[in-house]
Amino acid sequence: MPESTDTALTQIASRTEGARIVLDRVSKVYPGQDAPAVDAFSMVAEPGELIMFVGPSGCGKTTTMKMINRIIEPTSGSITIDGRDILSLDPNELRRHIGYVIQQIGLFPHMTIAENIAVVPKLLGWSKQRTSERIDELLRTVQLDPGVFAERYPRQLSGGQQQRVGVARALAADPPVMLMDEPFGATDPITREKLQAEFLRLQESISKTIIFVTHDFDEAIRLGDRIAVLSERSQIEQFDTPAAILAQPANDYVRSFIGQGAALKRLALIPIESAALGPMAAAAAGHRIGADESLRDALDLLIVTGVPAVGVVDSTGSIIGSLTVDRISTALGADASALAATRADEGRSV
Ligand SMILES: Nc1ncnc2c1ncn2[C@@H]1O[C@H](COP(=O)(O)OP(=O)(O)OP(=O)(O)O)[C@@H](O)[C@H]1O
Repeated sequence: MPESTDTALTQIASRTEGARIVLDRVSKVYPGQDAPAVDAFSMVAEPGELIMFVGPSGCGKTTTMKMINRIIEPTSGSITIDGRDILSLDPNELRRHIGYVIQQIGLFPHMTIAENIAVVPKLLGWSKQRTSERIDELLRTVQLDPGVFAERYPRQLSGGQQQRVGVARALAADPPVMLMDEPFGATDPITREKLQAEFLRLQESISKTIIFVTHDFDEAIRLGDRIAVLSERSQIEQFDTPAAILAQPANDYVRSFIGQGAALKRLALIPIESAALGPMAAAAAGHRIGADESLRDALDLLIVTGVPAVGVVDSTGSIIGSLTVDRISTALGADASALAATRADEGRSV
């Protein structure tokens, strides 16, 4: 028996930590087109996962993502969020429970920042006090001082600040699912890195299920729990963790996406503390790096300083060992073997 929109939405909305999204053979044929833009796309996103869709322009990333909040209606297939069939719900209502961040930001120019963030809470009938407390909390979460920014208009903010407001607005009603369409694409490289780092920290505390579209593979590696590498008509060429894709690309298509420097990219994903450190005495005086930084950072430091070994320090600043290029190389090899062993185990258990 079909469930009422209200009941299903209440259940989806009551779960503010990530929900499970299942797409099953979802296709989209645009009117007047013979070939589908998305052809039988199937995927499961687990609660709290940050999934990156990466692929070339026109491969269908955005179409696939927009079918989840029904900005685009699927031609066939099924989509569920925590088991609820979203295609049977009222699309406008559904969208209020799914955060959405786009590259063009889409802030309303004649509304203040506070009013922009309040759009969905207002539609949901929140009280003035609850809404205003939420605005303050969210602005602080995205590192904007409410006293300074709440009453400003979008044009009085930099691009990076506007993008932060875009994220705050999408989080306003604490939705379990967020869709992000190249959200940092229009910002300069330095602002972009900063926004990515902030966003990762934020996701650690909010644990939403996020579908994030990008054509930047490095962004996918940096942010994603898992990456779906897509080709024409949203065909999945590989769907796996960044480390697994870098270590074992499924085919030449995926390899071409990774581009040059797969080993360097992998180093950026491995924390120094997972390497076997050398003796403390070997560390050159004055050259120190934190154990929670990546092997890539350690390699950079070795190359820039030209010293044979850098000292590794713990969170209290005490030296706990040293790191050389050889040790970094060994750690990279060990990481690949561990990954291969895990995959073999998974293969056996399937
Ligand atoms: N409204 C539409 N009508 C007809 N065809 C469309 C429409 N929107 C998109 N398409 C086509 O569907 C295909 C997939 O488009 P989509 O925007 O999903 O790709 P994308 O991977 O997100 O690309 P980009 O990275 O350039 O945004 C493209 O070939 C595009 O031309």
